[in-house]
Amino acid sequence: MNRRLFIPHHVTGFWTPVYSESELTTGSIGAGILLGGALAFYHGDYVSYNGAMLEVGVGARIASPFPLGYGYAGSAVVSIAKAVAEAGLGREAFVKAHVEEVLRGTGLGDVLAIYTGGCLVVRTRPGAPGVGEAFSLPCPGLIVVAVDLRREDTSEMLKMRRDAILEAGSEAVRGFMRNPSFESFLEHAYLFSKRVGFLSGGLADLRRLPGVVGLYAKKGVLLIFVERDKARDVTEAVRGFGGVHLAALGELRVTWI
Ligand SMILES: Nc1ncnc2c1ncn2[C@@H]1O[C@H](COP(=O)(O)OP(=O)(O)O)[C@@H](O)[C@H]1O
Ligand SMILES: CC(C)(COP(=O)(O)O)[C@@H](O)C(=O)O
Repeated sequence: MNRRLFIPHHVTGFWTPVYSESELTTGSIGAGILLGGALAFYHGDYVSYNGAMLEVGVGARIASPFPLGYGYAGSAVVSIAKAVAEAGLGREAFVKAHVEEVLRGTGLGDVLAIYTGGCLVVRTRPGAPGVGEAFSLPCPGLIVVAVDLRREDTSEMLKMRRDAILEAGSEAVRGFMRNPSFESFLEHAYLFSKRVGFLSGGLADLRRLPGVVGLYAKKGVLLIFVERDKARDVTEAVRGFGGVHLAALGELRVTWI
């Protein structure tokens, strides 16, 4: 295969996990932003992510600006890249990827969001593509300043912060669904990150920087939404917290390029 597959990343702002007896109906409801993305090159006989070998089997080299394990849904990107090599670019591949995510304990709603495409993706019914339901809302022309705060294991995070996620997640979903808009997403994502404990050590104060429209943190990722002309200043202000990436908000979906 000579073509490369473009796969956007996804950073949930808030979510409520929903577990059931089947992987197909297990997932999460909530909302998140697509960012990106990664490129999968199909050759060789192993899967790698930014040069690190993950497993022998499908030949897929994944190159991404974002690190694996921080909360950019890197694990969903890997599962999608592998499943498309086996099943082609269609719903079946995304169903396979969702099932792998649930079985590995590395994700719940990321594959459904990436399959849906768009900018702000809202998951209203949990599960694999075709079972779960989601829709996308447009985003304003802002820049996202993304910061790699720390690596954290997804299954560990879901276990350790379980009660807070359930409580803050259902409140955020209820509040957001009363008025689903980009602004209301930013407000509920901020409150969710504070309540779950993702926004510690002065991170919340970054909201006061000039040009900042909103921010939230998820696992080990901080996303700051900034007016275009202030993006450089905000980037300089957050350098001390970790690796920094800039991305323009826009419509994204999985495509061959
Ligand atoms: N689909 C996959 N195939 C192989 N290994 C994977 C896959 N998904 C995740 N991993 C492993 O799990 C770890 C990261 O998973 P996770 O914490 O969920 O990442 P992220 O937050 O980027 O989605 C990686 O270190 C990698 O070794
Ligand atoms: C938050 C999470 C359960 C995991 O996301 P990640 O750590 O990026 O794999 C996600 O899949 C979701 O349902 O919103």
